[in-house]
Order: sequence, then structure tokens, then C-alpha cells
Amino acid sequence: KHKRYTAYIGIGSNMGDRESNLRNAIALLNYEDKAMVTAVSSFINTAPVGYAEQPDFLNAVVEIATALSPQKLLWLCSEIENKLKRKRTIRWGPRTIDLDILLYNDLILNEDNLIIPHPRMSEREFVLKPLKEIAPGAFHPVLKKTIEEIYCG
Ligand SMILES: Nc1nc2nc(S)n(CCO)c2c(=O)[nH]1
Repeated sequence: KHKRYTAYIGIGSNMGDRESNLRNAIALLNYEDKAMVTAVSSFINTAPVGYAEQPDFLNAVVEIATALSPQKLLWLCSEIENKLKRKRTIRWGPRTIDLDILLYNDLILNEDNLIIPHPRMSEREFVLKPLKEIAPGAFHPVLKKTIEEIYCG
């Protein structure tokens, strides 16, 4: 019997057809019987954070029910980035698609290649706004607050 975990994935695109890049990524997150999309936020246009000299992003957050381990889920996210032709040029530069694991149940994980909750999510309006839309009661296990407590925007 597959134990179902709930994970939240932040997605963003600022290259090519941004909307279809997001839609394709969302479709690919329905992965066999291992991951199922259970909620999708609105798509929001956001100014780039970090490396400012690049086009605006289109961002969203997706809720999935999954049997995948965090590392396997990370693998699925990078598979989707590769499939949608993410060219890793400038580290902080434009990209066709970006998938970030934000939350995975109440898990706290600090591995070399994977930190959960995402370390920068609580300072990112482009994450908090769509996440609050679909999961205001989601709990941040490090800050010990719900999303709506963290983001009052
Ligand atoms: N607005 C916005 N700025 C960003 N800077 C980076 S890096 N990214 C990629 C996500 O880590 C984004 C993004 O998705 N949206």
C-alpha cells in the first residue's frame, strides 16, 4: 500500500512560452502511480529576485500526493527540467522551467543536494503568494508557523 505524502513544488519560467512551460511541468508531475497533482495555484507574473537583469517570471505552486521519497521526488523534478530543455547557463539566469521542492509533509531535511523546507521560501513572495492560495494552513516545520501566518500579503 503506497503511503501518500503531500509535497508542495514551486515552479517558475522566464523563457519561451512561459505558460505552456508551466502547464507541461504540471502535466509531467502526474508520474505513473507515484505522484499525482492534487492542487494548482494561479499563475502569477513576478519580477525576478536575485539576478535582476532577466525577464519577469511566471510562477505557481503545485500540491502533489506522492509515494516517492524526497530524493526520488528531486530526481523527478530534474527529469522534468531536462525534458523541458532547461539549459543551465547562468546560474541565476533565465530558464525555461524551474522546479523547487518547498515542503514534504513536516519533514526537515538537510542533505548536500536537498534542503527541505526550501531555505529561501519564507522570503519569496513568488512562492508564498501562490502557496497561500492553495494551502494557507500548510505548516512550516522549521518556522513552526502556517503559510498564512508567515505571509500576510
Ligand atoms: N520572481 C522570481 N525570481 C526568481 N529568481 C530565481 S533564481 N528564481 C528561480 C526559482 O528559484 C525565481 C523565480 O522563480 N521567480
